[in-house]
Amino acid sequence: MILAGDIGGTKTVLSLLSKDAAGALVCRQEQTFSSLAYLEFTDILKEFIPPGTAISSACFGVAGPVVEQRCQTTNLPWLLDGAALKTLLGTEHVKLLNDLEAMALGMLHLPDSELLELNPNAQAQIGNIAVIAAGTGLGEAILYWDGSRYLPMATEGGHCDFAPQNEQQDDLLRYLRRIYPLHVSCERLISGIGFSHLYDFLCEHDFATACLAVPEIDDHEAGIDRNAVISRLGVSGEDTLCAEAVRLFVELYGAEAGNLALKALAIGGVFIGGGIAPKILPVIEKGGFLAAFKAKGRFAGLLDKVSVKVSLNPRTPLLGAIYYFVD
Ligand SMILES: Nc1ncnc2c1ncn2[C@@H]1O[C@H](COP(=O)(O)OP(=O)(O)OP(=O)(O)O)[C@@H](O)[C@H]1O
Repeated sequence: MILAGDIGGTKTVLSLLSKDAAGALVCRQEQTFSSLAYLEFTDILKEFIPPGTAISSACFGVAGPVVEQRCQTTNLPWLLDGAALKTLLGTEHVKLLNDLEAMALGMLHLPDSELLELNPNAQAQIGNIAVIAAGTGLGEAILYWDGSRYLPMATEGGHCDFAPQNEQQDDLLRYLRRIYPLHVSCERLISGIGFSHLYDFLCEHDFATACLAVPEIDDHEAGIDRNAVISRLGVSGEDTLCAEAVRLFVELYGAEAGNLALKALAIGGVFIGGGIAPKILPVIEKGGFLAAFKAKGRFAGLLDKVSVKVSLNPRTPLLGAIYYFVD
């Protein structure tokens, strides 16, 4: 059996697969766990794997920096240790990947029907690929083209400095410095919490039009997610302040995707992953994302030809983990 996992701050998905007589991979068992309900990752493994199952290889994409096959997860108290997992699972073939590294590998397995091209001027070019994903946090990775194949590279690029591009964003940076005096990273804006920060920033300048339907805070017990409320009211256009927050979110997301594309020289394309993009697709498709992506002065011409595709498959990181030992 092949074991694969996508380990996130909110949820963990595990999958057990084996090959059928024709050699095709078949999923035998798959389950989603609430990460926060477990003290340790190994508790989930023990619950998920049926007794007596022989594991031939295991690969996990995990939300946090993987250093020498160990990972202290960013938003959980879990420490994952590759050597300890080898002992527990009874196989030498265990690999910990950063979740965006796994997502990057998974992108290479998506059919065209699960990818939405945003750039009408995109040209097929061979070269590095950039992967960016806003969800609970902001993940960034690179697929390096070595001349014959793609090699995934994890980064912690989402934690780099936020750089404003116009006067409204200058004001936004000043606003965020009051909340995060030490460091304003891109992740504070381009992730779920970004919707709340953008909405609150706009309210401070235009309090008169604050939306009564936006709750003051999250209420997990009642299932109220403030970021999601702002985003939904903005995408539907029911509220003008929420709509401006979503427009601004999309502009910032596009600008950071362009930054990553330049840093990686990603002429092979940019993939947009994560749970947020599919939820705000109507606003992304209006063109603000692409305009901000390309607005890089003398390098606008280079980015004009770069393919920018949104992944519509939420299992993309799991696919990367599944195929790690198969490819
Ligand atoms: N409709 C929505 N629009 C925008 N953001 C939303 C919406 N619904 C939820 N969110 C926000 O998206 C974030 C979760 O994103 P996503 O579903 O991609 O999780 P994730 O990062 O993959 O989770 P994990 O950390 O478990 O892997 C939360 O911050 C949440 O507030």
